[in-house]
Amino acid sequence: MDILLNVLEQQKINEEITISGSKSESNRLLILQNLFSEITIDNLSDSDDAVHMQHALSSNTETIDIGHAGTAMRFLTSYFAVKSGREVVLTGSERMQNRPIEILVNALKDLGAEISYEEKVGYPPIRIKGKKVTKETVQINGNVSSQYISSLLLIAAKLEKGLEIELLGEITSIPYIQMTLSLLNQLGIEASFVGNKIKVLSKKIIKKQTVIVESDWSSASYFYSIVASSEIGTSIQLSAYKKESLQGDSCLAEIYTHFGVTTVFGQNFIILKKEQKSRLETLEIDLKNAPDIAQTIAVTCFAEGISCNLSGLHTLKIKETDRLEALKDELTKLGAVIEVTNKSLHLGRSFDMHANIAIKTYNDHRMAMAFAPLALKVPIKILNAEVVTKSYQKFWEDMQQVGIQIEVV
Ligand SMILES: O=C(O)C1=C[C@@H](OP(=O)(O)O)[C@@H](O)[C@H](O)C1
Ligand SMILES: C=C(OP(=O)(O)O)C(=O)O
Repeated sequence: MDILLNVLEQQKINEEITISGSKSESNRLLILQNLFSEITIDNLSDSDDAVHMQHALSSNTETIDIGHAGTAMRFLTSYFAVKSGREVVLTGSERMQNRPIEILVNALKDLGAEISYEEKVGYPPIRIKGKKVTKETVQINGNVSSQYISSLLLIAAKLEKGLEIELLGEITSIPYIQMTLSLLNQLGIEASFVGNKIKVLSKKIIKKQTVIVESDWSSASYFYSIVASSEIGTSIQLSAYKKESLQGDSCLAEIYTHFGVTTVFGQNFIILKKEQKSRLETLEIDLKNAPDIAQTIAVTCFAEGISCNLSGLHTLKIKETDRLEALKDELTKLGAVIEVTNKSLHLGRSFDMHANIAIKTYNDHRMAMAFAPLALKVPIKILNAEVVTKSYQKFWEDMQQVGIQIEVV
């Protein structure tokens, strides 16, 4: 489905939106719930990725296809590796079959797991013969994806002696590792992260409890972008959010102050408000702790005529698409002057934007969602707009609610 986005008349927006639960918290809790039946989950994500995770966990078939869901692929690898007596082939979309998994597979094999590659070495599909693993220490490279580490941490408490992980190299996406550890702590599982060592103690049974998933902060980023490009006085209320978030992308509240957007924390909601015009000429920021909001920030900078130097982006090359190349190609079509390296993006100041450009989305939900706010400036076409459901089912509905007109073309 291709769509044309337009805003007929810029008006001061004043809307309330409820966003579904965090897909990262949800996919962790779904694994944990299967290991500890004492857990009840509230405000679970309705994203495709969480649906894939639920299907995988309840499936009895040998082959399990998790589509584009990176967390499902990585977290289920450890989950099935220690599920004695079960043999599965974990596979995914064509892109998933080109997203690396060898670092995690090697760590699991070091612990005693039995995993082999069905096609290309280092990539899904993988065959996993579930068995009891007995080792309790492992080393793993921390600079490619934090999901490998979270994956090991999620099963750690169910191992006979718990698990001690030594992280090698520079650690990327640290807040996602901390999210995993915080959830374990919240459940009553003892875990510590000191220097480059993480330790999780074994735990057989936990207290019966309900865990409430906070709404998704990465999804909130698109509203930050909309408010940044709106008239002074515009405000959008988003639920259900809290100040003490487990999600690293809550750094948005701080980052968007540079675009004149303030965040007020209420009881279970936030209000984003455009307070003033941005006086910033160049935004310099390292996003190694928040890679999923890089596309949103680059597009907001372009919309606002602000140049930016974004660093810490090495993981973007192995996400749903090569996000650095995709940003370069699509922003260039709109008139941007942009350069990318393997880990950074440099956008020049530009005050002109081409109208009616068709933005390719490369099977990447965040390409579609990050470019949508540009409709506040010029009519823009989004190709294969349905990709958004990977993380955000009612994205286009919510865009309409904040005044963006949508026409299927
Ligand atoms: O653990 C998680 O829930 C995630 C970790 C991050 O991946 P990397 O650690 O691969 O950067 C992030 O990009 C992804 O959307 C979700
Ligand atoms: C990178 C992402 O997801 P995953 O790696 O879980 O597919 C994302 O949602 O931006």
